[in-house]
Amino acid sequence: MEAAAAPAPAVLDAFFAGSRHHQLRPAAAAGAGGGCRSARLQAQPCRAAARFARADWQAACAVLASNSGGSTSPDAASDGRQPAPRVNGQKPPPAPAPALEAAPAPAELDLVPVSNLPRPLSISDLSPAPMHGSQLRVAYQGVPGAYSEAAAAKAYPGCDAIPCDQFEVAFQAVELWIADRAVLPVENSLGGSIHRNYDLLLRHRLHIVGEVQLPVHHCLLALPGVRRELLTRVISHPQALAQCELTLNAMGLNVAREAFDDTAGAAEHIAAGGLRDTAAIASARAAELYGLQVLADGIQDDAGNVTRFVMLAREPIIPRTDRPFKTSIVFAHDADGTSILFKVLSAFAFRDISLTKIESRPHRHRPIRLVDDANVGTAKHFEYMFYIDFQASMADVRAQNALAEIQEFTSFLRVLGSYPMDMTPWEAAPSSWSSRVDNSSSSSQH
Ligand SMILES: O=C(O)C(=O)C[C@]1(C(=O)O)C=C[C@@H](O)C=C1
Repeated sequence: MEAAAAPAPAVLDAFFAGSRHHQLRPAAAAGAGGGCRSARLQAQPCRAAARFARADWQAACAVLASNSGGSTSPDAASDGRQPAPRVNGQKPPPAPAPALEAAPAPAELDLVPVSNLPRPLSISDLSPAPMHGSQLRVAYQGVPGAYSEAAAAKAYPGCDAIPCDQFEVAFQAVELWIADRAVLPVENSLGGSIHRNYDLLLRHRLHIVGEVQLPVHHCLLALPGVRRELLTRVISHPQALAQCELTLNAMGLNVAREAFDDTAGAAEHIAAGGLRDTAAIASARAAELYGLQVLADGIQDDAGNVTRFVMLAREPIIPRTDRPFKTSIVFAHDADGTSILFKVLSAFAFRDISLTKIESRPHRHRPIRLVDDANVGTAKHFEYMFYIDFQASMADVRAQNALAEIQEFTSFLRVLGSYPMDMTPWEAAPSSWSSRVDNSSSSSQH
C-alpha cells in the first residue's frame, strides 16, 4: 500500500496535457460517414481516398510533416522539424496558438481555428469501451482481408475500416481527422514485437485508448486448381511467414519465401497477376475476397498464435479504476545515472504493480554512451528508449506515485496511454493443417 496518497500532479498534468487541440481538417474529410472502405490511403505518393482529392491528402501530409513534427519525443527533433509541443511526460507549453495554426493554409484545406472552436465532449471521449455500432472511421495497415482489418472490427464493431498502405499513414490519418482511430499491431505471441509501431508511437502524438488481442489463424492460399507441388514461392507479411515457418517446412514446402506489405495484399497480388506458382499466407476472408482456394488452413506454428493491437486516438481517455486497466509509458534516462532500469522496476515492484511488457528501442538522438573512466571514447554502450506496460490505471494512486518517483531519475517520461485491458476470452485457433489439407493436390487439373 502507498503510505502517501498524494497524487503526483506533474505526472497527471503531463498525462492530461495530451488533450490540447490543434486540428487540421482536410476539407473533404469533414463530411460524415466514411465510404472509404475500398480506398486505400498511401504515403508517397498519396493516392486519393474515395472522398478526398489527391491534392488535399498530399497537402495535408506536407503540412503535417512540416509543422506538427509529431511530437513529444526527443526523437522528433532529430528530423530537423519544429520543436514539437510537448504532449505528456513533459510540461505543456503555456497556452498560445498551436504550431499548426501558424501555418499558411493551403487553398484546398479548411484549417479550423481551433482555439475559437471548443469541441464539446462526446460520449466517445468519456467511455473507455469501444463504441458499438457507430460509424467510427478506423485506420489500419493493409488491404481488406488483413488481420488488422479484423482487429479494427473487433475493437470497434460496425466501424468504417480505412485501409492504409503503411503504419505511418494510419497515424497520419488520425492526426489529420481523416480517421477517428487507428488500430495497429504491436506484438505477436510467436513473432515478437512489431518495432516499427513502437518507434511511431514515440514520434507521433496519438494516445493509446485500448488494446485488442486477435487469435491469428493462417491459411495457405493459391489460385483455384493450383496444386502444392507446383508452388515455387510463398509470399506474405514477414510476421506471418515467421509464424508459419515450421509448419511450411513440415509440409515439405521448402520454396522461396518473400515478404509482402500485408497478408491480404499478398493474396490480392496472386489473384491480380494470375500467379500459378505462388501461394500466400493469409486469412480465410482474404481467400473469399480475392477468389483463392484454401490449400491448407491452421498453418500457424502454434495454436495459441495471437497478435496484440493497440487502439489509437487523438485524445486520451479518462482512466478509471472500476475495471482492469493497463498503462503504457516510454522513458529515457540520463547518461550518468546508474541502475536506472532497476530503480524503475523497483518503483512498480514496491507497489505490487505487475508489468506486462518491456521493450527497448535505440535512442535515435543519443545512440551511443561513452562508458570508460577516461571518457576518451574507447568503451561504448548503446542508449535506449524503454517502453513498459504495467497493470494499473493512471487513476490509481499507486501508478501516480510510481510515475512521480520514476520521473525523478529519468530524463524523459511520457505516458502513451492508460486504457482498459482486453479481457475478452478467446479460443486458440486450431492448428491442424494436416487434417484439413485440401485434397485438390491430387485431383485438380494442374
Ligand atoms: O498482414 C496483415 O494481415 C496484418 O494485419 C499485419 C500483421 C502484423 O503486422 O503482425 C498482423 C497480424 C499477424 O500477426 C500478421 C501480420
